[in-house]
Amino acid sequence: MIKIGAIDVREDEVNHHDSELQAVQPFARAVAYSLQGVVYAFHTEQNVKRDVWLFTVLCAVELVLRPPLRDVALTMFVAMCVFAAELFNTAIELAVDIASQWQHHVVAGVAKDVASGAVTCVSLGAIALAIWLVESLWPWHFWLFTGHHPAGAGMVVAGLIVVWAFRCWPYRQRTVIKRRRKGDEHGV
Ligand SMILES: Nc1ncnc2c1ncn2[C@@H]1O[C@H](COP(=O)(O)OP(=O)(O)OP(=O)(O)O)[C@@H](O)[C@H]1O
Repeated sequence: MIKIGAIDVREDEVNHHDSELQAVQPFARAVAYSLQGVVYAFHTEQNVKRDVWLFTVLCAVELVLRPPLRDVALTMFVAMCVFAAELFNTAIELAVDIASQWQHHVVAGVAKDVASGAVTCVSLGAIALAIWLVESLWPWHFWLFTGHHPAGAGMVVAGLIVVWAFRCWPYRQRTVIKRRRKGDEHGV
């Protein structure tokens, strides 16, 4: 390991970090980089790991109650907005850590609080939508092992596969990023 700021980087990765993707076509390379970012967050962020389980519960409820495709698409969109907000929050936290050099700074703290406030706002919207969905399906019928609303069920299963693929994708930990934590007044 060598140290770059507060980031430990495996020595053999420093020179070869990007080489394996250089030969790939630019669009595919951009997609690969963005997927690397998603996999990083899904493996390192506790909040994202928790959201994966909440998403799984939502999918289970939808597979049992079988809302129509339109309602499933709406909930999938909002669920993806929550994941996107978490990813933005993670990116902002990392950028703030670099900008503040892992030192305590009042502006760094406010920036992180605002970023996590954005996640809270989207999450509140998602909770409102989930309540509306469950309420709109009353009286509940249990359609789990039936062909009721097959398109909606297919979309739920596709969403589950995508999210768990991000979560289970083999993660090569090239960098060990020591994150500053609340109450750590002296940096790392
Ligand atoms: N450099 C800093 N200077 C001052 N306060 C900071 C700094 N870094 C973090 N904080 C405070 O600690 C809180 C948590 O920051 P941290 O980077 O640990 O995020 P986290 O624990 O992953 O939180 P989140 O739930 O938002 O992802 C921030 O919201 C902020 O109030």
